[in-house]
Amino acid sequence: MKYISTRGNAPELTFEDVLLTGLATDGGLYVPKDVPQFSLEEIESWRDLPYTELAHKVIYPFVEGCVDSAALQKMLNEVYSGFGHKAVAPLQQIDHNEYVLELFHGPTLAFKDFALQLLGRLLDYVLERRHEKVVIMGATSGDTGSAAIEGTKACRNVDIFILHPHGKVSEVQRRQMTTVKGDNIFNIAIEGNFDQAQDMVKASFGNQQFLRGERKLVAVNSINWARIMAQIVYYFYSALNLGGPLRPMAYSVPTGNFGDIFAGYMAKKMGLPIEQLIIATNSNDVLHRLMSKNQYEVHPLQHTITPSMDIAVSSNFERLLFDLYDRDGAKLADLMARMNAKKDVVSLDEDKLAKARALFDSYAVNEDSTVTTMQEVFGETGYLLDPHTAIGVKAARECRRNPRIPMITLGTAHPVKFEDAVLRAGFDMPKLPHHLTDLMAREERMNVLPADLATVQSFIAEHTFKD
Ligand SMILES: N[C@@H](CCOP(=O)(O)O)C(=O)O
Repeated sequence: MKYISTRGNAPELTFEDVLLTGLATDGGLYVPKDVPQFSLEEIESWRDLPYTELAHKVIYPFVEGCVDSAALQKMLNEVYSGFGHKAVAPLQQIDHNEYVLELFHGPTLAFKDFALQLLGRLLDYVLERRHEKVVIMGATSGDTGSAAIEGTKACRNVDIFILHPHGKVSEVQRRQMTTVKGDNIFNIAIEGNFDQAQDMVKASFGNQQFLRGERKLVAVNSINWARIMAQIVYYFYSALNLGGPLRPMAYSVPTGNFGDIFAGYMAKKMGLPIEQLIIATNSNDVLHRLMSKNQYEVHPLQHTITPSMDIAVSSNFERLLFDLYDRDGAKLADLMARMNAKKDVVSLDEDKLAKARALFDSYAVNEDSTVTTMQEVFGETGYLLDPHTAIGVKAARECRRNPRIPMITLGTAHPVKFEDAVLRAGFDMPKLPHHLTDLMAREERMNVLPADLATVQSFIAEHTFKD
C-alpha cells in the first residue's frame, strides 16, 4: 500500500514511513493511494469474528508489505485483551433502534485507546527493526494525551512530549497524563488553547531544525494515518453486530478533529453500507457552519464542558476535502492556503458542497442541550452518557433520516472523566475504575510554558536525546 499527500507535492510513502511521519513535506496529510475494497459477501463472512480477528481483516491491507501478518495479529491480541470489556466495543441500546457504541473500555477510558495502544506497538516493531529513536510530539484537548502516553510509554525508542491547554482539560484528563511516571514522558501545559498547541505541533513537523537533525518527530494525533486506520474497525464491528452489512447503519459521531468520523467515511468507502454519518459538534462548530451555510470561518475557541471537542480547526477535514476535490492536490493546496489564512470567509464550490451534504449531516449542540440530553437519556434508561457522547445522541435524534435504520452514536469517553458536566447535570460522580482508584492522590509532573513556539521547541530540544 502506498500513501499520497492531500496537497499532491510530497513523495509517496509506504505505511512504515507514514507511521513515522506527521505532516507530508508539502504540509498535507497522508491518505492511502488506493482504498481497500471489501464485498458484502466478504464482510458478511466476518460476522462471528472476535474484535481482534476482525481488526486484522480491516487493518492488514493498509500495512501489508511493512508489517508481517502474524506480527500484526499478535499486536492486536495484546492490545484488545487489555481492554476492560470482553466485547472490546460493546453496544448499549438506549431506545428502539438507537445505540451507543462504548469505546471507553481501554486504559484511559476514551476511544483514543483503540488506535494509540496499537500505534505504540507498531512504533516499537518498526523502530527496533530500523534501530532508530524518535521524538513523539502531540497536542491534546484532553483525551489524546493520556492515550498517547499510555500507548507509547513502554516503547524503548521514544521520548514523548504532549502539549495540553493549561487549565482547559478536566482534572481526570490532566492527571491521567501528568501522573504517568517515566523519564521519557513530558507534559507541557501551554498558556493558550488547543488550537495554539496544535499549530505548534504542525509548525514543528514542518521544520524540525530545532531537533538539530539528530532525531525526527512522530505524530500521535490523527494527522498520523495509523490513528484513522485503527478506528475504522469499530464501524465494521458494530455494524456486523446489528445485522450489517445486509442492512445499512447510521452513525452519529461527536467531532473535534474530524478523525473519528473520517474513519467512518473510510469504512463506507471500503464497502460497509452506511446510510448516514452525522457530524456532531459542540459550540466550536466551524464544520456545522460550513455544512449548513457554506461559510468556513474560524471563530475564537470556546471553552466548554466537552473539552475534548474544544477545537476550532479540524485537521482531518482536509482528508475529506481531498476526495471532494477529486483528489486534485494542487486545488486542495490552494483551498487549504485560503482556509488556513483564517482571514476571509471561505466557501466550497457548490458541487463540492453538494457532495459533502450527500455524505454527511451536521448538528451543533450547546452546553444546556448537552446537559439536558444527559438527563433525558438517564431518565429514560438509567444510563449515564459522557457529555461528548450526549452531543452525539442529541445530533442523532435531531438529524435522523430513517428510524428503521439502526442509529449508532459513538460513545467516545467514560463520564467519570468529566466531573463538571456530570455535576451540572445533577448526577453523582461514577467511581473511577480499579486501575485508577488512586489517581487523585498520585504525584503530578508537568511544565507550564507560554504559547510560544520557540520556547516549546527549546524545551523539547533540551529534554530529549538523553540516551
Ligand atoms: N480530541 C482530541 C484532540 C486531538 O485530536 P486527535 O484526534 O487529532 O488526536 C483530544 O482529546 O486530545
